[in-house]
Amino acid sequence: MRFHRDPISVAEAQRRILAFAGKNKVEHVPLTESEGRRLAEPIRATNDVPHFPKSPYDGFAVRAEDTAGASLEKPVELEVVGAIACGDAPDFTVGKGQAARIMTGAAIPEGADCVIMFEMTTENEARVEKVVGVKKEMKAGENVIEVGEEKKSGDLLVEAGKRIGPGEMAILATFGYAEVPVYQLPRIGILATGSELLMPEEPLRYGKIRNSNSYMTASQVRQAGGIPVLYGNLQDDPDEAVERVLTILEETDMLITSGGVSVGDFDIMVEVFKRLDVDLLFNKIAMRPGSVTSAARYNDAFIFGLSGNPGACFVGFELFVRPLLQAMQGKPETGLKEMEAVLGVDMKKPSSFPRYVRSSWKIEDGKAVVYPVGQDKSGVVTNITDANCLMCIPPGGSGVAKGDTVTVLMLPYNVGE
Ligand SMILES: Nc1nc2c(c(=O)[nH]1)N[C@H]1C(S)=C(S)[C@@H](COP(=O)(O)OP(=O)(O)OC[C@H]3O[C@@H](n4cnc5c(N)ncnc54)[C@H](O)[C@@H]3O)O[C@H]1N2
Ligand code: MOO
Ligand SMILES: [Mg+2]
Repeated sequence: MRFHRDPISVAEAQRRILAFAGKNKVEHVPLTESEGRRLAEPIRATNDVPHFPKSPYDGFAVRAEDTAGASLEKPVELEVVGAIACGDAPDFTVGKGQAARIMTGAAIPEGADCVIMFEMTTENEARVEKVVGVKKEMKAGENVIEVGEEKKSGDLLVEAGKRIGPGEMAILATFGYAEVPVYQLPRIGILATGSELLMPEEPLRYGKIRNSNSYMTASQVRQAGGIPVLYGNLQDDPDEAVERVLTILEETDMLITSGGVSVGDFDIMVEVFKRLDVDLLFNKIAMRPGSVTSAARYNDAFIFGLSGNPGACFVGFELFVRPLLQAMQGKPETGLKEMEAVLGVDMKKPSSFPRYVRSSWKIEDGKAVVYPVGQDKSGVVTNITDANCLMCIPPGGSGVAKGDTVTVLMLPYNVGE
């Protein structure tokens, strides 16, 4: 007996998955190892920035009132009473008629209320020792970075769930987060089913092909913030498959298989689901490619049965596994980002299911224009390399025409490098 297969929509399939998505445990990792992880807590400023008034220039810290009437022709002379380097805590006061040498980033001394750049003093002509001529009238506060001017202590800087990149690294270091609270990375077991499969290092034999899905999926997992664990290839043998699935689920948080989910004689994943008596979430989705994509819960763990066809396997991951991995790592909005683009060619193939076509968008004459990357067949493996989006073609009618506006789901691959 076969499982009954009723197609559900992509949105409903995503909803069924996310209904079980719990956030991963939190761990603290050293700052240098936090790159690419998702923050488990919002990051707030732990101090004002800056926390002392500082100079943005190399120059002299002076009192604005002392510069009244100063000009290029008639510099006002001030007595130089000290020098402040970056990192110094000045222990003297700038009094009436006085100035202090000050460097970019150094603390403004007591008494001074502005900074005049070296270029606007006689320092520019010859290095001064005891007396400097100021060539410009200054205002109080001019060229002074005030306490808290950039951020105030307690300000929210980064929301929880954000992935740590260069900007977040700079913030974490600035505010003393030597240890960073992040979500644990989910460990994802990857298993390819199919007696035809060879390892990459094996020579080709007639009728056989090399397993590409596992390596493609591992890359998708890694880029979505998971740790892929490769479990090799499995013969189309249900007894062995059940055993392997159980072992993998003991060692990982989730299993992704590819192949064997359709209606063929050797499509063993259907049998595996039956024998394990899983809680089936879905086994048929109204979409192309990947309509046979299946998902189940087994003792609080997810099993994804992605299609064997590489194009369908790729799309199945992006639409169903990615949102789950994002939710587990606290990302508030899950799924691929959408945008509108103009279709660059006719796509006249009618389909009763919505299609998610591996495509590439680029800007032409100021507009986003999208093209399929090549043959839109789910068995094609060699054009995924060119895809930076999935073009969504609604079902029915006679497809879409060049110039029509379509929704595209942006992939995080092949962009900007
Ligand atoms: N009678 C029907 N036949 C098929 C249907 C259907 O509805 N009725 N659906 C078709 C669709 S659509 C898809 S998609 C595939 C799904 O097939 P399976 O998920 O069962 O995958 P397999 O049969 O194991 O393999 C399909 C294809 O993919 C190649 N493959 C498998 N694993 C890998 C791998 N790890 N790396 C690279 N390539 C792989 C395999 O050799 C086959 O060529 O079913 C259609 N049939
Ligand atoms: O469900 Mo399939 O991926 O269209 O060949
Ligand atoms: Mg099959």
